[in-house]
Amino acid sequence: MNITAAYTDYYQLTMAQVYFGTKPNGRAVFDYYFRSNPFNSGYSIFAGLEDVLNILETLEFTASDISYLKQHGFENDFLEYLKDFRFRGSIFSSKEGDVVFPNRPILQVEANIIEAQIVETLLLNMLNFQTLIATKASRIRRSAKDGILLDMGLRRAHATGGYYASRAAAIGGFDSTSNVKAAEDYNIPSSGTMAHSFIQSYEDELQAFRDFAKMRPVNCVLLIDTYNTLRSGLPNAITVAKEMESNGTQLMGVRLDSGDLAYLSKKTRKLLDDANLDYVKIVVSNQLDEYVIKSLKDQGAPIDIFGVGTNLVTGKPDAALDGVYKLSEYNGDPRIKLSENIIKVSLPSKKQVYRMLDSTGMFYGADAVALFNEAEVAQMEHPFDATKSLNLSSFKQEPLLEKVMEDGKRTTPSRSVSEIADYSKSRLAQLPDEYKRFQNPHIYKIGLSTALKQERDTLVQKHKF
Ligand SMILES: Nc1ncnc2c1ncn2[C@@H]1O[C@H](COP(=O)(O)OP(=O)(O)OP(=O)(O)O)[C@@H](O)[C@H]1O
Ligand SMILES: O=P(O)(O)OC[C@H]1O[C@H](OP(=O)(O)OP(=O)(O)O)[C@H](O)[C@@H]1O
Ligand SMILES: O=C(O)c1cccnc1
Repeated sequence: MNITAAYTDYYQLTMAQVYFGTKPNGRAVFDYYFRSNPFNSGYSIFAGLEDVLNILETLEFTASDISYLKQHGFENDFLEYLKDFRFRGSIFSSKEGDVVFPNRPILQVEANIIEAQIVETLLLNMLNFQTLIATKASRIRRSAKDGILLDMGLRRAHATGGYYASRAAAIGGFDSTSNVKAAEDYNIPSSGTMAHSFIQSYEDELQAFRDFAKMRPVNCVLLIDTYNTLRSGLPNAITVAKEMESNGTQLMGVRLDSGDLAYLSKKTRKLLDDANLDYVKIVVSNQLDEYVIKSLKDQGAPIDIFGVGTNLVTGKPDAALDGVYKLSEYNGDPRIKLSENIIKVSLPSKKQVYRMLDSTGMFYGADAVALFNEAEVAQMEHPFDATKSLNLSSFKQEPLLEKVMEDGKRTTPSRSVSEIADYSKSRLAQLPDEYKRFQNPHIYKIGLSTALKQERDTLVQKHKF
């Protein structure tokens, strides 16, 4: 996708023009974090970082962007600056694919304030969406256990968001995608079955199956619900599977796309097995999500492959992740944003986040946010309740934010989607099950170092009316 520096909100540019005229050399630190996990989940999966870094390395305003801005009141000296605009800042980030939690920095940008401000919208757009979808995918993966998951969502996605949704789905645990462009660009396995239109275009369902099996015998999956699943689709598929055997090929599967998927999959499995076709897999689709898949599993439905579209790529029922980007330091001084709602008061200064690991290497269930130069955190304070604190001396502390960009250039090697997906899986394995359950998951603790809490409280007093 061709993203230019104009992929931003108008107000970023009006602010940028004023910074340019008044304090062109200001240095800013911004924090990216979100306020609540989507889907009432006990965790989220951080995704979108590779795209952000790749785009930032080459981000520019095109001649056409400049000409548009010229027509919209931006002054010549500022436009001259924008012609040479590059992002030359540093980024400290959690690893893409990590298990992350609300109200702690996931990524920090340290840059000239004009640059940091202009890239805000791009960062939020990419990270909020991919984190939302990777989290949804991870929940679907949990329900499906070792079932194969196919992303079928592109047609129902919010336009080109479907491209990034397929990438995020793979990070969250999907095995393949129907989305050819995303598969090509991100090296994700692609796969697919057939549509009802293919069968409808024939007078006869059996002939449709025969032609398909003859010309596309590899990974052939026949859709069996166009007319009547048990009376027509399945018997015709069994006939073709037998014909394939005599030709030295094998039918890979049949797909159910309507009706009671538990009942139909059990009947289908029995009839396939009775015909000595125990290798033929059962694929199901039709408005699946983590709850329907869990219910099908609980009913003992013998389903091998789940095709998921709408509910995955739109992040249903949560339209967006509420990730924000807040200024925490300006020219080396801590900055805060106050709010009537104490949870929304931002955390000042450049920071590091430490994850507590127990002696077995599992996550204990607490991340401590500290000032950047604190090497470890001796005690974690509850952010709002002065009576609560936790002694951290018995834990191994893992710093979560690493430098991934300096002077606008990546400082760590790029990672493939499959590497990120493997990493995500290993991190989820370190998260105890209580945080992963769907109902009332355990709440992961986020605390502050004593020094950070003091700094925040001092600034709160300073700006209080
Ligand atoms: N045994 C089952 N247990 C739980 N949920 C199921 C079961 N079978 C199907 N579902 C889900 O119930 C919903 C059924 O939707 P709906 O009634 O619109 O399907 P349908 O009428 O069979 O299909 P269509 O309208 O496409 O012909 C879907 O989300 C489907 O995945
Ligand atoms: O239900 P979702 O989770 O969104 O999954 C994708 C759906 O998209 C397709 O239907 P569609 O009617 O678009 O095409 P078809 O004629 O190939 O069934 C497919 O058959 C699934 O039912
Ligand atoms: O391959 C499939 O079966 C498929 C792909 C996209 C949407 N619906 C189904």
